[in-house]
Amino acid sequence: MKTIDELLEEGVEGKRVFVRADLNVPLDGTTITDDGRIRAVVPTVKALADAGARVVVASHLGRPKGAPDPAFSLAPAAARLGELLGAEVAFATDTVGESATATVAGLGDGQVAVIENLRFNAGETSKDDAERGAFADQLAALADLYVGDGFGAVHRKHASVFDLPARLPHYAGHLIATEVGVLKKLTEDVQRPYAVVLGGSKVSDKLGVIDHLLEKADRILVGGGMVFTFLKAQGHEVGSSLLQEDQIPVVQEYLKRAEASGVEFVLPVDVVVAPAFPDMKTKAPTNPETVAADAMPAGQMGLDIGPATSELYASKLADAATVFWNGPMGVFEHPDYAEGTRAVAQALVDSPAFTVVGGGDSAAAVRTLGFDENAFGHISTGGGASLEYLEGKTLPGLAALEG
Ligand SMILES: Nc1ncnc2c1ncn2[C@@H]1O[C@H](COP(=O)(O)OP(=O)(O)O)[C@@H](O)[C@H]1O
Ligand SMILES: O=C(OP(=O)(O)O)[C@H](O)COP(=O)(O)O
Repeated sequence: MKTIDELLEEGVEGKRVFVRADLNVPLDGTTITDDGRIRAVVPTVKALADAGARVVVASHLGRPKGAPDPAFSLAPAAARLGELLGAEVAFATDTVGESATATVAGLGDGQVAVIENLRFNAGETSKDDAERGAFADQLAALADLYVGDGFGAVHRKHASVFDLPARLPHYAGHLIATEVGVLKKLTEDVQRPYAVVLGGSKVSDKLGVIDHLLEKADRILVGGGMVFTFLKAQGHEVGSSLLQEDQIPVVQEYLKRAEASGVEFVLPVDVVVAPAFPDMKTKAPTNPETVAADAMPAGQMGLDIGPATSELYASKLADAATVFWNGPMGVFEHPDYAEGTRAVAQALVDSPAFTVVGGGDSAAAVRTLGFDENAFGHISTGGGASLEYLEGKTLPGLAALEG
């Protein structure tokens, strides 16, 4: 893999450099609630701009449906990038249309532009190679060189991640180099006991990783939206909680394998429930209730792990030598459902283990709950990406940079 250092040595003055970043930050309306992913790409963007490149930064944000949707605009992220760089950052209101073409043409040496959310174009995420390729051709027209630095998206076979680098001379940015360096250690030389904590809401994406973790980890602790497929698989009521019904047989097989292989598989003993998902706009107080995990009332929704589970998980992390954590334990963005996530973060801080926190929301959670980033071994910008890396899978965005 050629790195940005080699590119800088070759010289980039006057060159248009496309930087595929992951600026998929959490937003409250148009307010960025955690800018970690933007800060993470600043070293790459700054190095290129300082060397006289004309930098075109691109990313996805959220999961819009292949068409423009103002709720997912990258404009707030572009503004924040400008603040962090201490320089003006131009913003194109489309991805490959008139605005993008004119904005890039208007860049001087050392200047930076952000183009609008790549997922406003259906070609970005298409499963059809030709459709993705056509969009990648349009993106390629905007630049002379490609730098991949969106670690959080390298597990996606998307046009800007996979197809575009095949069309331009390509290099890995500083963030990707750092992330891969740390995660590599977890695949090669992991200190035991090795505990993995899994949570979050991208359940279908992340259940599969357990298949691999059963071979690698000593303990697997489950929280967040992932819990309820397991509880249901054990025959318990889960009310209106997040559920991946089609994965129940798979999950049953995981539980059996864990038992046979001696991997400690730990599920919540209590959960915090409410009749409905909380109002995330007002964050108005709700009436949460803690119930035993095997006695959830019908019609209730599980929104956090309970206090007994927090204590249990803290004890399971206290003597680990390595901990990898992806996915919040509950809907931490609402104060009524943040305690489980806070407890796990605290347990990582208190543990002497080498701790890695991965994922956009997990990283945001530890910071917005007031933890010091330096209290963790590594905070990765990628959740799904780091999990798939640990699985040993070929990640399209890394393979494309190697090719
Ligand atoms: N029990 C739950 N029900 C619904 N959503 C949940 C639950 N627990 C956690 N979440 C949500 O999961 C989201 C983060 O999930 P995910 O994207 O998988 O994590 P990451 O970005 O760290 O990889 C958060 O927005 C949080 O509110
Ligand atoms: O937030 C992300 O991943 P993560 O939640 O696994 O950390 C990345 O920006 C990828 O987004 P996607 O899962 O919509 O492709």
